[in-house]
Amino acid sequence: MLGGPINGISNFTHQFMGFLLSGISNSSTSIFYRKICAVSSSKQAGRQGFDQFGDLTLKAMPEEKALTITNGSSNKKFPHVLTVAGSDSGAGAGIQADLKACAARGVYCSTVITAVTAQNTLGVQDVSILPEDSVAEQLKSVLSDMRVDVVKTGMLPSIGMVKILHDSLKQFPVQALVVDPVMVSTSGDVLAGPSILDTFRHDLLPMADIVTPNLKEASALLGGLQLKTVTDMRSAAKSLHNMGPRNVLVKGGDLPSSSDAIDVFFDGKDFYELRSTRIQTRNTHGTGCTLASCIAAELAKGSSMLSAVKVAKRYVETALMYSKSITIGNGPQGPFDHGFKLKRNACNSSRLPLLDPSDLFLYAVTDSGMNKKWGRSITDAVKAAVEGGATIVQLREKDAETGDFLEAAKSCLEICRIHNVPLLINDRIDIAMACDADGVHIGQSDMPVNTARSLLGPEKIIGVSCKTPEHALKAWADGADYIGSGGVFPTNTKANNRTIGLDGLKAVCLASKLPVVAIGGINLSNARSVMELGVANLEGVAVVSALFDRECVVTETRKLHGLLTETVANAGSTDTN
Ligand SMILES: Cc1ncc(COP(=O)(O)OP(=O)(O)O)c(N)n1
Ligand SMILES: Cc1nc(C(=O)O)sc1CCOP(=O)(O)O
Ligand SMILES: [Mg+2]
Repeated sequence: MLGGPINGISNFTHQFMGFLLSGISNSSTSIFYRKICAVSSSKQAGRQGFDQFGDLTLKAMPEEKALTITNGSSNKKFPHVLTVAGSDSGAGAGIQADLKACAARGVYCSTVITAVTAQNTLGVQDVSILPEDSVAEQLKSVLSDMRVDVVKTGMLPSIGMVKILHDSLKQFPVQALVVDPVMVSTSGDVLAGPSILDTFRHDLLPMADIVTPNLKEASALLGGLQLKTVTDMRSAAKSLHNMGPRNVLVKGGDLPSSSDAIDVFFDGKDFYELRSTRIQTRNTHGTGCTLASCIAAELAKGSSMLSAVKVAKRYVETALMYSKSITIGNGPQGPFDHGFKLKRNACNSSRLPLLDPSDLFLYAVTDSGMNKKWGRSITDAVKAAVEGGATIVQLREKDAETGDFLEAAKSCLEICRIHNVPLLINDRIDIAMACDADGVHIGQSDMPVNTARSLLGPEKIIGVSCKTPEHALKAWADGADYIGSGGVFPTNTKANNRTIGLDGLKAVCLASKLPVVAIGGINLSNARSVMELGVANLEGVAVVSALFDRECVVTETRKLHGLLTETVANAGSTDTN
């Protein structure tokens, strides 16, 4: 049983709260993107006692207009998440985790407190559930005035509270609802009785855009169904989706015999297996709340659902990695540091540059010597490559002065942003940080991936060069996003480069859980042989001289793009036949 004795509340409530609190690290959160219907008549709003806020007209208006009016004189939008959850005195989970996660992601967070708990790393010592009227008043105060973008729910300890939340959201529409279906303890106890499960199913899930249960919560919602494999998680996600949420994230943190943490995301059409490294640490208290809040925060910033989930997973993984050795409290499950080294990255809400593997299709890598030889600036070279169809660009300016490199990077970034092409910086993490590039490419003897990640934060792309299967496994474990593998063929561009050949490339791909781009001596005459290697995670080719040691960069890029497209199309038609 979780926690110690709790004064003044029933045993059932004790169990429920113990689960809510101690089990929170594995609990999930749900996101809700669907617009909730506005109250259609001012009469109805008045009946429910909100007329003193003077927003009766507002509720009958289209939402965009309603938001403008609600926001009063300010027209600068600041993303805002409202969390409806319990307070954790130890501040690892609950309201406190939600506040810290939102702050770390650069989003304002308001709070509706459903319960006040006394707890620490040893367990739960006391729980006081707030009166339902108080929860209703808090909801009314915030939602009627503060222009909330996303509501995220955590501990909802009574049927009445779920119903109050349901009614409040109908009255005060928000962009998205993230529901954390906190229902089952880490020890497996079903702590919410059948009646609250029913309320979750019937009142909350149909409103949610995403529900993110852990295995035990998913099982409880599905009437005790056993979930032991990724296949089970997929069918659970589908069944939960049938209950109404637009998206489902089933978290597999408790899945036995898996070295990675595998979550299954289902959007009603496609399944995605989202993997992250399992971090060995006691400091996991609050990961469920944090993941949910982080998803809510990214949604509030305007992210798509899948991107929000990916960023949230990466954020939690990175936070755990950097907090794995901290010691707070003497108990078995400690909190982690939400702040770690992300602060400088938190407010970058403009782009979520998580790598789409297809970005690696035609990867242009610049070379200052070649640009000088042909009398072009770095910016002109990049512009031409992007216009010719390069899908990602790396500035590899080995000879550039720092100041010049930074200025060039800034103007290349402008070009790449216009075309929605990621721009990475070779070796120089400082330049990448200074110009807010989308990421870096680093080699085996450059800065370690872990260190680069701590400097760049979870949103940036990190590519790493790998010549062997061992390199490939390490790249994954260290948290890289993709692998550059070569030299596939001999090259004059990189001195003393070891050629690994097509066989070496294939071995790296087969050992890799990451997408791979081939590099080294690739040009129009041999690119086909690379793309025909027949390994699923080989996404494209990276080239320097075939584009930049040529008179017309646009033309060469177009030709190579055409050849790659044709090769992939032919491979596709061969597969089908
Ligand atoms: C896509 C890609 N793959 C490999 C490399 C090589 O990086 P590294 O090993 O660090 O060597 P340098 O490029 O720094 O000389 C790359 N740049 N890009
Ligand atoms: C930068 C680089 N890295 C390599 C590796 O094997 O990791 S080969 C290489 C140079 C690639 O240039 P080109 O396309 O002109 O051969
Ligand atoms: Mg390097």
